[in-house]
Amino acid sequence: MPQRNLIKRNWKKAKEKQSSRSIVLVQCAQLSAVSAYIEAVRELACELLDLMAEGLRVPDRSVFSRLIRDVDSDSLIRLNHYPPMPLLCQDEDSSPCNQNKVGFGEHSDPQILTILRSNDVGGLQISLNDGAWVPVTPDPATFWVNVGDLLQAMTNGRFVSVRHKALTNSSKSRMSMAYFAGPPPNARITVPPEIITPTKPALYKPFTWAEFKKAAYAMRLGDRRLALFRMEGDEQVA
Ligand SMILES: O=C(O)CCC(=O)C(=O)O
Ligand SMILES: [Fe+2]
Repeated sequence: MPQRNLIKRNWKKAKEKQSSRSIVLVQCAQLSAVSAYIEAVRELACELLDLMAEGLRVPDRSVFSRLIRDVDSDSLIRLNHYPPMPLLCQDEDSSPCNQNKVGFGEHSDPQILTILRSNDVGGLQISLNDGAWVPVTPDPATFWVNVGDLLQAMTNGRFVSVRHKALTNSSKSRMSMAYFAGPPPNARITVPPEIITPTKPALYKPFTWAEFKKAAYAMRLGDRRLALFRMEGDEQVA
């Protein structure tokens, strides 16, 4: 069977099996279309990370991207499918019923960087500092990039891991595909020395990705995991 049809068939099967939120972990390195996509988005993630290092005036501009290029990099791709869901009424008296159901609850991505694409159906929202939720305009021709928890730690809070969620649409299916760029499990997550200054002392204790993942799995989706690794006495950044 041609590979494209195989992907379509697997996708259809997965859709049939799933209900309100569908997640398929693609573990098919042998599918060249998927491999080529992963390679391309990894390259994009690396380029962005190099630019970020440069922007932070870190002389070793591959300090972050090196972790993703590593053969043991713990990166993954996830396909999300949000079938259409009727609008929700908040309570019996409220009319009209105009609340979209949550398809993927509020969270931050734990890895370094996320490269996300979706179809033309909206649903992704990001949270601003004041707690307001801002919808992201869907555009199948562009990538959306999330800073993950690890990049926040590695930049000592200069880049902030964005809290986001995805709502379902009342009449259309939303699909998204996220590439999560992660380091090898044993990689030590530390801050380049140039970023630490007397006025901006280290916010987080060093940890490995394996330690962080273990802690994350023991918590709920929306919990602020970085808080566990914060230096004693520092309350400024989660
Ligand atoms: O579907 C979306 O737009 C967001 C998905 C997401 O946040 C995730 O997979 O971590
Ligand atoms: Fe996410």
